[in-house]
Amino acid sequence: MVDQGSSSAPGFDFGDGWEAPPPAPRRVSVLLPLPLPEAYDYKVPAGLDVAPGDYVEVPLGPRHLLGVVWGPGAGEVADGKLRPIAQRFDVPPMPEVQRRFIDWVAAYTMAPPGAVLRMALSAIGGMEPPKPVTAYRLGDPGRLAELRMTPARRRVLDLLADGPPRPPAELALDAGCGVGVVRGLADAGVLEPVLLHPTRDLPLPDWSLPGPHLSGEQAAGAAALRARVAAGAFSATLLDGVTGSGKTEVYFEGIAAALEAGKQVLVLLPEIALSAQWLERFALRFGAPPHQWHSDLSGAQRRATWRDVATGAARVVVGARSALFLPYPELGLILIDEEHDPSFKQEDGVIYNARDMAVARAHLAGIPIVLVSATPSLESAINAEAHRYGRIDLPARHGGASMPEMKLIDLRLDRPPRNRWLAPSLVQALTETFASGEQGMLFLNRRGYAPLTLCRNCGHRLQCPNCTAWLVEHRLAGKLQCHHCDFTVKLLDVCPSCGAEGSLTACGPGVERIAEEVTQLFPDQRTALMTSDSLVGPHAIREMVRRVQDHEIDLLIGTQVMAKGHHFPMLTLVGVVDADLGLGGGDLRAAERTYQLLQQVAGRAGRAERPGRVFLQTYMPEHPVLQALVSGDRDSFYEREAEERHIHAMPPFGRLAALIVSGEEEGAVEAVARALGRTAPRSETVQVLGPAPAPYALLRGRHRRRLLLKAPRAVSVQPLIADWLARVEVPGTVRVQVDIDPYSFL
Ligand SMILES: Nc1ncnc2c1ncn2[C@@H]1O[C@H](COP(=O)(O)OP(=O)(O)OP(=O)(O)O)[C@@H](O)[C@H]1O
Ligand SMILES: [Zn+2]
Repeated sequence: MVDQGSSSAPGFDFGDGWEAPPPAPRRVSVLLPLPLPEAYDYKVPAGLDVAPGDYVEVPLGPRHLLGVVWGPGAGEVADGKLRPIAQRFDVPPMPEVQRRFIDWVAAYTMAPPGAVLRMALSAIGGMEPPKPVTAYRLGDPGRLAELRMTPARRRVLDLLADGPPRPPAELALDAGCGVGVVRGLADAGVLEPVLLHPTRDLPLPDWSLPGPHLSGEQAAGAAALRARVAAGAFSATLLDGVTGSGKTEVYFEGIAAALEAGKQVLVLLPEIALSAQWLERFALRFGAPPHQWHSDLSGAQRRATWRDVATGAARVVVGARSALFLPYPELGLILIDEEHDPSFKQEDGVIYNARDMAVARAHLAGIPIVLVSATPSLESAINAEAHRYGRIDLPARHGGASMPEMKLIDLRLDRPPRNRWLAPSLVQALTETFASGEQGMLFLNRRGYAPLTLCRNCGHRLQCPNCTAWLVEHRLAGKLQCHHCDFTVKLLDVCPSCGAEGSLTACGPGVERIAEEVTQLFPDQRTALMTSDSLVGPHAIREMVRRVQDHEIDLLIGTQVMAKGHHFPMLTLVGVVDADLGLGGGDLRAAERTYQLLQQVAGRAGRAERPGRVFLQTYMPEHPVLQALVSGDRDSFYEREAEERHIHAMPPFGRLAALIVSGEEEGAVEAVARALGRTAPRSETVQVLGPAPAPYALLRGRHRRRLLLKAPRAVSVQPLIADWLARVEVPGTVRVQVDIDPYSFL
C-alpha cells in the first residue's frame, strides 16, 4: 500500500508560525435499517477502504448496527462529532442496482429508505462467514501406549486412521459410540483438534437437461421467452394461459435460457410454503433444487441463503415477495407466478406490491420480467392490451385435457336441508365421483367451524375485544379465535352477556363444519381438511399433497391454500360451497378477485384424462362474475370490468392512495384524521374522501380512520401527499400510514 498520510502538499512553503489545519476526515454516508429520514455520515478510519454498497458496522447511540455505505458523506455533521465505522464485512457489496432499487421503492411507497433497507437485511448475521467447526484427527502416537483401549475407542481410531478429520458427533455416529468416547480420546491427547471451514457444495441447476416435448403453442411461447432473455434488456411479458396449459413448463424454458447465459433467476410465488409440487418439478427439470426464501426458513438457512445469493452461488431463488430484496449480483430474469394474487401486496411495515416493485426492479436492471397467470390482474391485462407488456397466450390445456364443465347451483331452488350447506345436486355429484373411484374437492374460503357465534337468548354476538370482528369458532381446537389479532378463548358454555346456559349457537359454516357434514353423508370416504390451521409448515403440506396424489384421500375440504398450483390427476369434481363470498362489500376489486379465485379453484378439476366438473353454489346466479365463469367468456368480463373502472377513473385508469390513521387513543386519532381532512389537497382533478372510520375501526387495539386520495393517472401523488403530511402535526401516539395503490380498503 502506498502511504498517502502526508498532509502537507509538496512545493509550498507556508513560512514560520503557520500551522496546517488537520486534514478533513474521510466521510461516507451509511444507510441504517431503521425508519430514519436519511443516511447518516460516518468517519472512515485510517487503513480502512470502503466503497458504496459495502456492509459495515457502525455505532448509533450506545448500539452497534449493520448498515450499508450509501454514498459520499453529506457533510452536515461537524468533523469533530463524526463517529468512525467500526468494521467492514467481508461479503460482496450490495450491487448498485439494488441500492437504486431500495431508494426507488422508498420514494414510491413513501417509506423511509432505511425501512426498505431493513427488508434487504432480514438475514442479519449473513455478513459473518459461517463459523468453522472443530473436528478431530489422530494426534500424538506416543500417547497411545498410555491409553486403556476399549472396542469403542478402537473403532474411532480405526475410522480416523484412513478417513478425513471429522466433528465429534459425526465420528461418534460413524463409530457407533457416544460423543463421550471421542472427547475422552481428545482429552488423552490421542486425538487433536483441527478447525474445518464449512464449504457449501451446492448442486447447481443444470440448464442443459432436456425438458418435455413442448406442443406447438408451448414451443412458440418458450422461444419468445428465450428471445427476451437473450435480448438482455428490460421487457415485461404477460404469460397468459388457462389452468393446466403448461405455463410452468414454458417458463422453465426461460429459466434454462437465463441459466445458460450465466444469469441468476428470481421466481416469486404467492405462497412458497405451499409449493411442494413446484419444487419437485423444478428439481426434476433441472436436476437440483432452487434456493428458497420464505418465512419458514430457520435463521441459519436464511443466513446461508442470503450469502449464497450475494456471492452468486445461488442461481435460482424461489420465494415469497421479500425475495425481491435479496442482493443478486447477476439477476437476469424475474418471473412472477400467479401474478394476480393479492398476497403479493404487503399490508404492514413498508406497504408495497411485490409485483409492481418487481417490474421496477427489472426496469432498473434492464432485464426481462414475466408475469404469469391464468386470470391476470386487470392492471396487467390492460398493460398487455395497450402493448406496454408483451403477451404469450396458451389457450388450451396440455395433452388435450378439456376445461372443466362449470355449473351453477341456485341455492334458492336446490336447497340444502336445515343446518346443512351442501345442495342435494352437489351431494349427488359427490356420490357419483366416489363411485367412479375419483377424487373431489370442496372449497370454502373460511377457516374454522363457524364465523359467528350468537346467543339465542339475548342476541349477543361474540366479538373480539381488540378488533371490529367476530370471534371464529375453531371446534377442533376447542377455542374461539380472532383472525386479526392473537385473541383466543376456550369455547364457552354460558353467554357472557346474559348468562344463559347452552344458548350459544354457531352461525354459518366454516370448513370444519363442512367436514362434519361430509362425514355424516359419506362415512366411508376418506376426507381431509386443507387449511392454514390444519397444515402448519412445509412438511405437513408436502405430506398432504402426497396423500392426495397417492389417492389416500377421496375428498379434500379446504380454503384458498388448496386453490393454488396443485395438480391432482384423479381429482375431477370441485364444489364451491359459497361462490357469493367475497362479492359483497364495496371493494374495488371484489368482482375481479372472486373471478380469479374461483377460476383458479375450478382449474384443479379434470387436469388429466378424466374430464372435470365444477359446481358453484350461489344465491345470485345472475351475477356477472358467476355468469362469466359458467360461460367461459373471460374476455367480455374483463372488458366490462375495465369499462367500469374507466368510467369511474379508478385504477389502472386513475390513481388511488390511502392514508390510515391509527392509535390506541380514539380522540387523538380522530383529531389527526380531521386535521388531515381539513388540509387535504383538493382540486378539480384530485379528490380526497374521508376521513371515515375504517371498516375495521378497531384493529389489534388500535382505532383506525381512513382517507382516500383519488387522482388522474398523470398526477404523481407522492409529492402531493408529502406536502399534505408536512402540514399536519402528528403526535407520537398516532401513526399515519401511506398506502399507495391500495388493495385493501379495510
Ligand atoms: N409439453 C408437456 N409435456 C409433458 N407434460 C406437460 C407438458 N406441458 C404441461 N405438462 C404437464 O401438464 C400439467 C399442467 O402443466 P402446468 O402445471 O405447467 O400448467 P399451468 O398452466 O402452470 O397450470 P396452473 O396455472 O393450473 O397451475 C403438469 O403436470 C405438466 O407437467
Ligand atoms: Zn382481534
